[in-house]
Amino acid sequence: MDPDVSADGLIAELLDMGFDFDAISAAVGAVGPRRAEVLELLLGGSAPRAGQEGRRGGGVPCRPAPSAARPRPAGKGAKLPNPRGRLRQSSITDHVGSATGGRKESGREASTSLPCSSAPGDPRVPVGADFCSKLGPQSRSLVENSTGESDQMDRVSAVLQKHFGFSCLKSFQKEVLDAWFAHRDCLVLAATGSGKSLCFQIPALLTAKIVVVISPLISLMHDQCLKLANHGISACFLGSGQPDSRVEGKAMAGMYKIVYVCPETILRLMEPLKKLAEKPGIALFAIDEVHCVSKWGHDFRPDYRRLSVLRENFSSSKLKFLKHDIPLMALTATATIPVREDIIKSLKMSKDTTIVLTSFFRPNLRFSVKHSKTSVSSYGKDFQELIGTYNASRKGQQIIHENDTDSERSSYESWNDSASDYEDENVDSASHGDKNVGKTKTSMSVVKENIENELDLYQGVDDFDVSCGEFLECSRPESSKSPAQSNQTSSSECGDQGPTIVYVPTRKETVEVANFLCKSGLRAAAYNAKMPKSHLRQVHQQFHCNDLEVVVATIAFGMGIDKSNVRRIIHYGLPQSLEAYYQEAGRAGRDGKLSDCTLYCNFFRAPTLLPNKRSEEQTKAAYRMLRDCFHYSLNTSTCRAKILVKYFGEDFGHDGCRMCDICTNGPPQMHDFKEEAIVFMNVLQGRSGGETEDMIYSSVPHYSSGRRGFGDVPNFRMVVSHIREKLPRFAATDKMWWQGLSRILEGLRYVQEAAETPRVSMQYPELTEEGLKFLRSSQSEEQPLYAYPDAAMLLAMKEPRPFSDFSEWGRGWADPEIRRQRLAGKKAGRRKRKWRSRSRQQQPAGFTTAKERLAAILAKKRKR
Ligand SMILES: Nc1ncnc2c1ncn2[C@@H]1O[C@H](COP(=O)(O)OP(=O)(O)OP(=O)(O)O)[C@@H](O)[C@H]1O
Ligand SMILES: [Mg+2]
Repeated sequence: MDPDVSADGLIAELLDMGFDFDAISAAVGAVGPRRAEVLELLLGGSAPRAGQEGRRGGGVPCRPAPSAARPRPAGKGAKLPNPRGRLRQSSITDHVGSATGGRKESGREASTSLPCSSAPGDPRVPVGADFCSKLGPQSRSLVENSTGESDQMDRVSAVLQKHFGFSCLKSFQKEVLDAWFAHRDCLVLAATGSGKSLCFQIPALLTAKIVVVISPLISLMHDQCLKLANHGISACFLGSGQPDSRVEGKAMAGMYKIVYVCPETILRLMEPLKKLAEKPGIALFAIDEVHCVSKWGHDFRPDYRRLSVLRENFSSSKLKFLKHDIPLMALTATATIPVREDIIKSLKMSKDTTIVLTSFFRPNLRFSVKHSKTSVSSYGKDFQELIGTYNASRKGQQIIHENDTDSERSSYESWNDSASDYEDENVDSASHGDKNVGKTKTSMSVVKENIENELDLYQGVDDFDVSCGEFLECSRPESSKSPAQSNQTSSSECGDQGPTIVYVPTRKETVEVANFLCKSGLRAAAYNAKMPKSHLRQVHQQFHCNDLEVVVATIAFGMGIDKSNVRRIIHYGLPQSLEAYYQEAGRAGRDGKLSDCTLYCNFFRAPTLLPNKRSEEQTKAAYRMLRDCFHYSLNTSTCRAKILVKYFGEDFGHDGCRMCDICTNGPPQMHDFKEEAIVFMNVLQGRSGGETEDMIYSSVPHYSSGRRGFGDVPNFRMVVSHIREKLPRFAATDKMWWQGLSRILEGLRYVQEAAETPRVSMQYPELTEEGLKFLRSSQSEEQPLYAYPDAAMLLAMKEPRPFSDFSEWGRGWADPEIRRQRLAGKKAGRRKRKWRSRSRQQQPAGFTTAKERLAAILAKKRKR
């Protein structure tokens, strides 16, 4: 059990994990400031009972799925683990291990053999190809010395078959290995799940030298080491998460074929690495997830930028015993063209760097976007389909069970007896879930206050603790199985459905959504960087063992996670960039089977950046990325996959993917926006936009109040209010509709944003020269202006919303009587607010902020 901690420290920590304040205070009140017990209560169960600790915690690396706990009977009944045909409903409690971690063992994720024909020999030509030419004449050429080439490839094939069970390399993998054979630096840009890891793992098996891999996350390094051990390759990782201090010494003595290091640690290891480079030698430095190098990427990590030390220190000019510079191999699935340039420059990669660029297109991913408020009130509607999918697959299992043989049934029955403890917990967890869902509304203020703390960064899970960081070859490597056999190990508790990852923006939502799903009968778990490490470890393990149906996570979960059968990635809220979105979505369907990537977002609310420290330049870039992402969600006419790959500089060609919501539903009807466009642009030009010819061209008074009035560049809100006020037929139009029109006009280059740091939606629209030309020509020409309305415009037309306070308030302002009444109302409102705040001061029980409530609980406890 954890040592007791101070109550306020504990409450703050639990708020950070995303739990509801009321639930925390009730739990602390019930069991006192004891971390483990409070957590136990919060996560849905009662305090641990004797004998449960071992089952839950560290000693058991992956809580066996009911079916995994006993041998599976053969035949179709093998799908059904429970004699009553009812799968045990998981609560979040199930995923919390004891604080003392045990040795983490293999999740034994099956390796999947993708057909070699799926190698990206795609006819689509990367737009960024010209970038390669900047890097020197040798770029993209294969090894010139072809004498030893077939020899080398024979050796590669032997190693590939022996250790990984694959019959051939993908074409891009071959190109990368060719570059390595030629001692050349290489930048690898290949889709998620395409098999980049193999590019740096194979060299370790072809020479007696060591491969050093720089990777951003302990969990990712751990995952890869585990797999390598299963393939009969020794590996270890070094960094803050390494629990065994001897591993570093052994690694620097060359005892592991592959050494994973986090970027912070490699800077410290320069001298030992130089010795390693002399004997036994370093075959290459691989920098995985290399987009982290770039400030313009979606996941900048400052320590990655310092990796230029690798080129500076491990060149043949610096180390005389080297015949060639030690090659750098940089790999990523999500780098736009500017990011690629930044990577080459920042890492000081050679002028002759080979760029291996494959198609980013993932043909088995089905993208779609849905409008949702993404709040507690919409969970029921939005997750109905997901819940139905898993419940339906269980019903199927139940039917199979009813036909089971007696012998199968008896083994299930005995399992059920031993599982009765779990069922008790479920009752608790379900009722707890209920409570939480009901209470969420009251705690929204806490969410907002803690938004800064809610932000999960990749760095946040860097201390993902593991009990062992050394991975020696397994006596029976995975390779002894054929890929097909390996696949069978992933036959799952999730039925045929495969697991789902739901990404939410805040830690609090991980708990809320997971609670909701558990309550609805799914085996779901929350995952965010602030949760106990034992819990994170267990979620990882259960996810890999197919023991969980849904993981509800922040971005902290999953970079580079290679699990073949993830069937659905749901983004519940807009990601911060399309790079992040594509990388997260890319965790689906790595087995090549059809998988869904659904994004739920609120079309009516323009997203803002999550708080983070950024320079002004980075803020601009971050807004640009967020804007691209928002526009992706609002798109109604272009294939989603096309937008995504184009974002990474790839020309998709004319056809769409034929699978996404746009390709299947088709675009909406085009609309002639000429009239509205003229009205909008006339107002920008300082004209009234009135109903008659006369009014249209009469000048309007220039607003001079505020920094940006009509005298300068108009504020978007003012433009819309002005149109509504002057033109009765537009009186009911929504601001989001006009924002949609401004996006169309911006696309045509008729208007542009005047603000220095453009936000997601247009704030200060101004006319361009093109726009002026259009306005002038529109008087004489009959040319229509056809365009597709975007998703926000369609929604605004379908669900007209009442005026916002602002426009309501602004209308009729010119009338002195209306003005007098409104000002009086405003004064009354001010008086009311003053009274409320005074009464709050007088009544300490009416706490509104988390801080106030926390202070009150502590004061009450102290009194006791
Ligand atoms: N030549 C091959 N033939 C068949 N399968 C392969 C081959 N190379 C790799 N794979 C499989 O592809 C899967 C994905 O590999 P990997 O994890 O290296 O992807 P990745 O490109 O690094 O993805 P991410 O960008 O998400 O990290 C693995 O399960 C691996 O076994
Ligand atoms: Mg990878």
